[in-house]
Amino acid sequence: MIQIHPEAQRTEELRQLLQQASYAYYVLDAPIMEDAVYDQLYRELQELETQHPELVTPDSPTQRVGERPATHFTSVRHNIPLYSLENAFNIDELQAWDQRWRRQLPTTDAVKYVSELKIDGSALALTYQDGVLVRGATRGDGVTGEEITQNVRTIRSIPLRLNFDGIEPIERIEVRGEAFLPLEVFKQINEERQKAGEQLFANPRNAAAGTLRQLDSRIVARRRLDFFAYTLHIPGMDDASIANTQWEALELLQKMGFRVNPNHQLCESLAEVAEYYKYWDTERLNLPYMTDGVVVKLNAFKLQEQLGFTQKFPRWAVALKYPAEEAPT
Ligand SMILES: NC(=O)c1cnc(N)c2cc(Br)sc12
Repeated sequence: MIQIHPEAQRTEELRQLLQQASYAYYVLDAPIMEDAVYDQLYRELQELETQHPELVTPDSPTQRVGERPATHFTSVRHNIPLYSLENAFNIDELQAWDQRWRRQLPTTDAVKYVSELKIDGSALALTYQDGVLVRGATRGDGVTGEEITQNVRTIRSIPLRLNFDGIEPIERIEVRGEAFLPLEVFKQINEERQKAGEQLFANPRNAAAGTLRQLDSRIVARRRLDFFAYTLHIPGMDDASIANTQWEALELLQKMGFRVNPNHQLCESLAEVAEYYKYWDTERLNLPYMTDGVVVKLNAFKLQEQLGFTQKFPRWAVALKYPAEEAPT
């Protein structure tokens, strides 16, 4: 007779409830329960886990914030290097990019582009094993970054466990995205630093990068970083194994529980990309986070694979930048 711990059922039920509530609040921005109810259920789970430590699981909502500060960060190699993007500073340079890849790969097929807002934050590489977050790392030089898993776990919009409902479970997944500080949080942090006589962060990007490199994850947890996922890879398999296009990949990321920037757009032509770029040049100033451009990608993974990379950049994407602007004070 297998002894089922009587509280095991209740802790699992609480974990599910709290994870659903956290996902709804931080990823969908659509709360499903009152904060007071969340806090009460969280306390009940904490008490059960304190009484029965053997019932604690790594994906429990109580395990997001570590108790002990790290002494240092270890260097880790990215299984799949994080690429950086070639810049284009206006529509002419966007067209030049388009001509370049078409010279490389002449095609008469209709080509679709995905336009995504370029988030002005700090890139993160997340690794999930059997659906559980096992590593979070900074971009570093693209090949080697710093292991900051404990800090990444405090970002509430990053799932500790992926949702495979309706999806063929995938054993190992690498997800890339941008950690960022919402403008309101950036201003609050600088006000606190001003009061404490500490040096202010120059802009939200530096504030996000500086926060991610805090040794004490309790400080990171208080700073309310957020995260938009934008790429997923399956180590050892080509990306087309689980999605055929960037558009499908973004949908898959959302299904698995990630926050994906809602303003991505499928463009049937470069003219549509130019329209998107023009629209968001002004509209982005109403967003609660900093952006510094538009990332334009060829939608079809088959095209991406055929084009590959130069020494430094993917040939199938470009960062269409906006003129630099001062960070908000
Ligand atoms: N949506 C995207 O692909 C995206 C958004 N924001 C960024 N800062 C970056 C950087 C790279 Br490299 S891709 C990308």
